[in-house]
Amino acid sequence: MNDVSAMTSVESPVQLDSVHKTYGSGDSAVEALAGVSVSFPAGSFTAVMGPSGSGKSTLLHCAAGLDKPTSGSVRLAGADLKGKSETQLTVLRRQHVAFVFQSFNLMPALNVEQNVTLPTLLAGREPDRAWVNEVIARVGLSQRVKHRPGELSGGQQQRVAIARALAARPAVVFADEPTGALDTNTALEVLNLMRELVRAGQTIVMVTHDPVAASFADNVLFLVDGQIVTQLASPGVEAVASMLAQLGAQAKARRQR
Ligand SMILES: Nc1ncnc2c1ncn2[C@@H]1O[C@H](COP(=O)(O)OP(=O)(O)OP(=O)(O)O)[C@@H](O)[C@H]1O
Repeated sequence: MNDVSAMTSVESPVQLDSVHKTYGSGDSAVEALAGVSVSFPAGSFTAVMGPSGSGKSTLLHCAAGLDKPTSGSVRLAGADLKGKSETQLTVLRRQHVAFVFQSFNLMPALNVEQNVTLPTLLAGREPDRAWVNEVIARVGLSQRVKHRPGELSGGQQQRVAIARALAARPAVVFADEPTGALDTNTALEVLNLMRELVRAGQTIVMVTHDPVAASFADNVLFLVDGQIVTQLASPGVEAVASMLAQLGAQAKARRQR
């Protein structure tokens, strides 16, 4: 049995089974997730799309152990999150999860190297300097280690955020609109970098509204009203855009009924 769960954690660092999440109660209750079952295989790049309010952020937060499902189960790196205390969840997140946000969330007074090592130091561990140099090299910033965020372009700042995410060797990187604040060319650069990292074995789950960004993923999940209504494997930009349009039209028709 132990072997099976160990294997599962390697093959699929994040698994959600029948996850429901309801915010509030009574008349004001909102069902943000209405029975989501999905696993994100190791070394895969998944995009999560859907209309505003469809539950994308809630899915990310539940999958990362930042928010607790109302029912259903989440396994992160083989560990069932059910019944875990806040302290235990924090430890699991530190070990296995990293985030990249639209706003890069870097510390302006710290240089690239210091930003990348900060989470490890805050977790009370000594950074692995060779690995830190390696991730900074992977994001193409070896010549900029002593620069502060204010001295870097938007794309370079997002690459620092990605290096910071990789520094702790996370089982999974959750990215919430990572290219939302970037111009088209810089966004493509960052997406190509993410693709390269996946090729090297990293698991990435990315929320995006952008069909171009989603087209870099191996699999695109479409959420509507808290449920995964369809998926597309390795889709082109046109296929993603047309699925979004179709789901938007269906939602509009439902509202008009
Ligand atoms: N903390 C909260 N308290 C109450 N309701 C919430 C909370 N967080 C989210 N919701 C509601 O849950 C539903 C899903 O929200 P969520 O933020 O997950 O959607 P989303 O698809 O990420 O939206 P967007 O694309 O606009 O960011 C929405 O109706 C939202 O208003």
